[in-house]
Amino acid sequence: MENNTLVLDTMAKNQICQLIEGTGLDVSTLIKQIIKENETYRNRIEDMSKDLKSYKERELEALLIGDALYDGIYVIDKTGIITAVNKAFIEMTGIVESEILGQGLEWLIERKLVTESGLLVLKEKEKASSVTVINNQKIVITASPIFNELGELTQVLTIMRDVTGLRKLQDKLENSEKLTKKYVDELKYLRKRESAQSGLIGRSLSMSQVRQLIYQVAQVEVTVLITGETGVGKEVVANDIYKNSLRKDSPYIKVNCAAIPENLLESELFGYEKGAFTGAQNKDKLGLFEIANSGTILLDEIGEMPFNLQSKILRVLQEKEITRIGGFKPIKIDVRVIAATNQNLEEQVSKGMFRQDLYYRLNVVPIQIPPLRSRLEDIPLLVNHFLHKYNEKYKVNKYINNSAMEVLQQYDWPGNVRELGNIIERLIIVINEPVIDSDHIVKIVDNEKLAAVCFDKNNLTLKEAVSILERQMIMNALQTYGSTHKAAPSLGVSQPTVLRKAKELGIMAK
Ligand SMILES: Nc1ncnc2c1ncn2[C@@H]1O[C@H](COP(=O)(O)OP(=O)(O)OP(=O)(O)O)[C@@H](O)[C@H]1O
Repeated sequence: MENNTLVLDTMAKNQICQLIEGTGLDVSTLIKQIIKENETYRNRIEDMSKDLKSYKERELEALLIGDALYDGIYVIDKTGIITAVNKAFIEMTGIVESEILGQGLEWLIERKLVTESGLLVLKEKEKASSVTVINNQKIVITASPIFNELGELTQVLTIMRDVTGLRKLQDKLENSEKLTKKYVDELKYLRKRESAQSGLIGRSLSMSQVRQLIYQVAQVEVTVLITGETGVGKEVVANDIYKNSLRKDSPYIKVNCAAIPENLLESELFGYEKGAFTGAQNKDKLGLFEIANSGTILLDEIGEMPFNLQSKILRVLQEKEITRIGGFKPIKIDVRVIAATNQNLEEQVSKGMFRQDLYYRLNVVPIQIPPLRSRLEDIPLLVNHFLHKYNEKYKVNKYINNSAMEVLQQYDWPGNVRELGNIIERLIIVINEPVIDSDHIVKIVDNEKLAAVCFDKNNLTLKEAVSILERQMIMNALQTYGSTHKAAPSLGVSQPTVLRKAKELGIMAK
């Protein structure tokens, strides 16, 4: 049917003639009636399909514009009129919903609240994205066309995502990645530089033997016990073993067992499970053995290890495993142990203060470093090494004459190489002449002259005089008693005080 004209074929015409025969109606009335009914029927179908379509659209809007979403969403119809917005959109733009619905999209574009993506989609019928800034927030806008079943564009759905937080996170991540890379590079550089040079200076026979031993033990995964008086260079030897070992690119953790309070030492070494004891943090803590895993650990001042922890160290050496405080699960550990002490461990064993089994386990390869007074031929080399170091540090250019060198070789060096280093540093700071001679040395190192020097106010401040005296007393006590724990009562102060002062005064390593 076109233009209200019904076109009938011959068969239809014959059927109609048969139907109206005997009804008394004329053909034209009947046809008009059929056309009318047909039109009513068609209108009803159109209404129904409109209902169906708008129901579908509403359902779509309801689905997509969930107010629970964090993304802002708005919908325009095919003429560009805004038909729906969600809560996040209102929060993002700050506009009242009633004000916005029914407006054309241009209304929002003029207020710079959206980009032209929506209009572009109406025109191109393809998805479009853009980025804008609304109220200082960076927003990514994505507009998508929605088509009906006939392929006609009916709406445009636009999603606005605030990426400011995301951007900030990304910036943070990029910065911390850059920082990590910088640290890794620095670490590599430092390791390379360190490994390039041996720290051990000395060409005496005894030091040549020590050096040879270092290279031999470095290559094999054996436990090493380094012994010798304070300041002889035990840590330098341990460093050289590490630098020349197969583990030179793995962690190297140094623990000064005397410097960590007894009640903290266990958790520092073995870590703990969260809530293991009052005061434990609310998360697991890795112990130094776990941190050193796959690498090397230096247990310096092992003679100060409390007796109850000695069995746990033995377990690391024998079973190669640890258990965190408060934990039940043993953790496998692959760590090379180097131990160092200035105590006579054999004597400690005989006194029942050090476990014999641990002593044997540690003492697989002993390296004994002789005191400086027994290798005086090393002194000139060491003096030149320290002169170079401190001249550079203090940006001066001083040197030592022969008579000064002779005096240095006559002194008995109770504090060994550390003391020698400290004295050269002091000479460089205190002596205001380019050449350091024997008088200068005597003034600083001679015990008998110490009191006189202390009272000579033109030369030293009270503070300097006190520290010289403190230094001498602490050094004597350490030499006599062997450990800070034992030296403390003889000096009438606590062990932590002896340790702190010994470090401040350069008697012990910091
Ligand atoms: N042979 C050496 N060559 C160069 N420097 C040395 C040598 N021996 C010791 N030193 C220096 O002397 C100082 C003390 O050395 P180190 O800390 O290794 O001694 P230590 O025996 O471990 O002392 P402590 O028992 O007090 O821990 C450090 O500054 C170290 O660099």
